[in-house]
Amino acid sequence: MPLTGEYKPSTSEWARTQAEQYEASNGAEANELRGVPIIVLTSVGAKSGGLRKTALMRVEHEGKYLVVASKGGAPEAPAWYWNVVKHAHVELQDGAVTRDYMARELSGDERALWWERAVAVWPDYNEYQKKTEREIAIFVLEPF
Ligand SMILES: C[C@H](OP(=O)(O)OC[C@@H](O)[C@@H](O)[C@@H](O)Cn1c2nc(=O)[nH]c(=O)c-2cc2ccc(O)cc21)C(=O)N[C@@H](CCC(=O)N[C@@H](CCC(=O)O)C(=O)O)C(=O)O
Repeated sequence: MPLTGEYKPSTSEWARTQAEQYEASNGAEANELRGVPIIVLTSVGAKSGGLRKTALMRVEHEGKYLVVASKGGAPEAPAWYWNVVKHAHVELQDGAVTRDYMARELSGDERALWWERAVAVWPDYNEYQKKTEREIAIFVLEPF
């Protein structure tokens, strides 16, 4: 059941452009960051209720995805983090395929396992974690 609602573009020009170009090209363009594949997450705004589209690194394992609320190691979590906390039903576009997922925030051993998978794709996540006091939140997205 696809998400419904009004699309609300990001205020970040860089991120908005990448998400919109990726979506418009069915994942054929704007689909990498420094040669590493990305995906686009659609979440429901925690305050606005609008649809937010966010480009994120592609971390996938056996049909499940991981999204990492790193925001480059900024002190505060990205806004989309609060969306996913409030509305676990998200959509993820990987290339030309968009599917529904339920997001679940990870902790403990499961978090450690998935964190390693994320760092294997994008080693900078370790650098981001060193830059901030907050433990960078990660969610596993499971198809339903
Ligand atoms: C710029 C800001 O975006 P943000 O949700 O804070 O997310 C910041 C970044 O994570 C986001 O720009 C990512 O796309 C950056 N980014 C990555 N960010 C990551 O955190 N992790 C990644 O792996 C990642 C990879 C990546 C790859 C390519 C690329 O182009 C960008 C990448 C934004 O859009 N703010 C909106 C509000 C967004 C929002 O969702 N608001 C909610 C309220 C949220 C709340 O309750 O606070 C609502 O609509 O109700 C605004 O200012 O209007």
